[in-house]
Amino acid sequence: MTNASPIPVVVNGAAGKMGREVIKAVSQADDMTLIGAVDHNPNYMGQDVGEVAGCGELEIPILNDLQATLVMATQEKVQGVMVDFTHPDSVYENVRTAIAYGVRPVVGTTGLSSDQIKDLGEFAEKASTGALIIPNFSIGMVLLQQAAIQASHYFDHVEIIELHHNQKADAPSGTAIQTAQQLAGLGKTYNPAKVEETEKLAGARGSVANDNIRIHSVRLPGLIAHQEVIFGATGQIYTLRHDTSDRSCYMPGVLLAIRQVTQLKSLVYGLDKIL
Ligand SMILES: NC(=O)C1=CN([C@@H]2O[C@H](COP(=O)(O)OP(=O)(O)OC[C@H]3O[C@@H](n4cnc5c(N)ncnc54)[C@H](OP(=O)(O)O)[C@@H]3O)[C@@H](O)[C@H]2O)C=CC1
Ligand SMILES: O=C(O)C1=N[C@H](C(=O)O)C[C@H](O)C1
Repeated sequence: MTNASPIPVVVNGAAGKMGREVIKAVSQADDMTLIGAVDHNPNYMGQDVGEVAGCGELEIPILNDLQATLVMATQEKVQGVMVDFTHPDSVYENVRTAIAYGVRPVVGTTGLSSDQIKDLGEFAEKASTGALIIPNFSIGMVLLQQAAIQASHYFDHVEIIELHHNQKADAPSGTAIQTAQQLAGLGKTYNPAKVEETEKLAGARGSVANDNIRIHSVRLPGLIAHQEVIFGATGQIYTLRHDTSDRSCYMPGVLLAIRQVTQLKSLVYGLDKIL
């Protein structure tokens, strides 16, 4: 039993699919206190966030004012955390704003470019503020990626297929980009061409990420989040696959990140770095 003050948490994107899960998880965590919920969807403005998330009244209205909510966080005894599950178009500004207010960001929103991540890292460093950018909060994906890194030492041919629901704004997924980055840097170019290829339809062979790793993106209703990493060599195929069937699978990772970011003084990228 600890006497430490609970971590004040603001959830941005609180009315969304992930935001609702975070509201439930944070409101049930003994060492955290939900102090604010932000979302720009006008349908939920002013509604109690617990009612919207389906976990009962929490007496916290959903507001469309991130800065005012961050100001509330600065008035708490201990430094607050902002969890962001919003949209690729707004996440960069949200994170900069949180850091400017001294509130530590835990970022699940994907779609940040490498330059944006670098810039946020420098901003967090200057402010001596911890920040976490986590493209995938599920332990299963970390394990898949570790197995893929292991396999990359032995296979020269690999392609990634990511499959998501059709409300996803960004492609390829943040997880697929991260996975390609993890497999790169071994000093080899994957998938050396065996023939001269012609794409009869643009995009047929997917997008090309680090070290010539191809990523293919599927978007369909009925899917949640899935990824395959397929290694090939003469006479064999090695397939790694992760399937998400419920967004609650991300919550142990989100809660861990909220706890860990309070111990950081700079930006860290990836769940694997804090396990
Ligand atoms: N890291 C991880 O493990 C995971 C990451 N994600 C990522 O999280 C992000 C959100 O996903 P998901 O919850 O499915 O998306 P949703 O669209 O369901 O939820 C996003 C919510 O944020 C709101 N929103 C959008 N922009 C802003 C803004 N600038 N300020 C405040 N609220 C805003 C949206 O409102 P409106 O609908 O009106 O636009 C919506 O209510 C995506 O980038 C997704 O890829 C998802 C799952 C796991
Ligand atoms: O949009 C989603 O749903 C997901 N987004 C993340 C990504 O882009 O990798 C994580 C997970 O795949 C679910």
